[in-house]
Amino acid sequence: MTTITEAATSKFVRIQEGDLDLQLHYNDVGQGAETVVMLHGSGPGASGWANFNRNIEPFVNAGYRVILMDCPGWSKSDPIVNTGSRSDLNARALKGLLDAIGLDKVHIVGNSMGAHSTVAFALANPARVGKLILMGGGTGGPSQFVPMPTEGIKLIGALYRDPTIENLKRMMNVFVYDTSHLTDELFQARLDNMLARRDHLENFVKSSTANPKQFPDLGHRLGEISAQTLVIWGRDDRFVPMDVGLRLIWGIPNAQLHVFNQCGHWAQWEHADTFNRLVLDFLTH
Ligand SMILES: O=C(O)/C=C/C(=O)/C=C/C=C(\O)C(=O)O
Repeated sequence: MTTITEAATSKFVRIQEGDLDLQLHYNDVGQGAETVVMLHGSGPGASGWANFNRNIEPFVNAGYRVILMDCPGWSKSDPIVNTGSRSDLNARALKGLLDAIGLDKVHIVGNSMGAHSTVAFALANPARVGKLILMGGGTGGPSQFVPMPTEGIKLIGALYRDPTIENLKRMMNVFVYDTSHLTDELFQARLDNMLARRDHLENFVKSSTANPKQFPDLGHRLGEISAQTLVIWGRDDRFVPMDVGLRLIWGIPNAQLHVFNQCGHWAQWEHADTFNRLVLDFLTH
């Protein structure tokens, strides 16, 4: 079997969706009849490939086509300053991508910002979603238990403003439960990703200054989502607290919640094998 690489699956597309006219980067992997879109989180240096590198191959081997969209303002996608809802912006970008590459209906796995954007996409395009997997996100809005912004979100802000290896380590040490898995190689790769696009870092700071609520509270609209939804959370998530997951299963009628213990904000990476089995089983049944 040939090894799947980022370079071999890397693609660009120009999208025009309303007033949104930009070039997006995505990875297109596998050839299944059903497609799973994976949407990354909002950390500096994040990308579809960086967030989901432990998940792509198992999904492709299970027979799915996997699309990893780099959101506007991340990785190799075009830069943008966003002053409105970033969840809606990403949802519009995804619609533009799906239209451009001729995909009608997809399952979506969203991580943090990617989960907020998945909910926004499902609300705007209900006929285009199969099943939804929301991980460490799904709506902005308050936690009942944890002061907000959380310590993790504050550390992301500090890293965007001052992108040093020290600030990256501070953020990543809060990001995962078991920091012994964070290697020098991983830190370096993430730092390289961040510094390769200083325009993205500066634009994120400009956007957050203009509108600190980039991810609005969609709680009042969750009841409109009819798609079967699997919500996944880390008990030890210090970025988006676990009770946000409880709000999601309270609001979305066909939702269930799986909580990993000993898990921070990166369930798909920290518990990759179980995560992959859980999601593949959910997609099949
Ligand atoms: O502010 C929020 O609600 C969302 C925060 C995130 O999306 C953070 C995500 C971080 C990553 O996934 C990353 O890889 O850095």
